[in-house]
Amino acid sequence: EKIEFTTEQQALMRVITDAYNKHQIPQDVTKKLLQDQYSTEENFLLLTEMATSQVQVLVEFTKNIPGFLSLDREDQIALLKGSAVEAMFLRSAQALNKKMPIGHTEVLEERIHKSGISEEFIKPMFNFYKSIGELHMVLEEQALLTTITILTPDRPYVKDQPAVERLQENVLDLLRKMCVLHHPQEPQYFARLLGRLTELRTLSHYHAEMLASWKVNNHKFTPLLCEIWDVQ
Ligand SMILES: CC(C)c1onc(-c2c(Cl)cccc2Cl)c1COc1ccc(-c2ccc3[nH]c(C(=O)O)cc3c2)cc1
Repeated sequence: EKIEFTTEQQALMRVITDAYNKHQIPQDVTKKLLQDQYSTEENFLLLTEMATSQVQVLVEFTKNIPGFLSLDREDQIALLKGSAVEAMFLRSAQALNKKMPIGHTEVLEERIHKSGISEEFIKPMFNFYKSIGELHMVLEEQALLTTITILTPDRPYVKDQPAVERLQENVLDLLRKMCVLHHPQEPQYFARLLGRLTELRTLSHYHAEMLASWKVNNHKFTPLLCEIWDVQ
């Protein structure tokens, strides 16, 4: 059917997409993936640097989500802490599946495989990466899905859940329309996207165990990651 976007929805789409494009890990950080040391320790350090940079980028992106800065400040922190891992799974999935700068895809995949992550977590992680790749999301859908993940009302310690729900509902409605617009042959596409959010929650639980079981001896995380992941 004919898809109509309200002026508010067009503005919301523009703001979120522009913010998503603007806030990316800087090239001088991602190009370090191409350096030639591939020890477990070196891979772990590089991934730690990627994650730290990604969290900084995520915070800046989140501040651009319309209505986010009007939420209670403690709720803003609770939403960021609760969604950081999931948003990073989405971002790293998009990086691994898109034509990243020459060779980054292979080296990022290689470094994740050889960074001391237990085999039991590698499998679900790369199944997720594959399932995201098969969706062939357009950039707007990636930006909206990341926003929906951040605006999940039932994260731990969120006090005013209805306020978050109201923001998330606007983005869900917009994503539903975008899916019909970009994938007219697949009426179930929107439902498939939301199914990825369920898989993200599972991966997020795995991740807590991943942090504990990291085999890299005396693995150290950066202060920012320790704060957002409540480790050390
Ligand atoms: C602290 C480190 C070791 C860590 O712990 N868990 C994870 C972890 C893991 Cl493996 C998997 C999933 C989530 C987390 Cl959160 C990580 C590493 O996290 C990231 C790895 C890569 C990227 C990332 C994102 C976008 C990118 N673009 C490009 C580019 O070249 O354009 C490279 C790139 C890298 C982000 C987080």
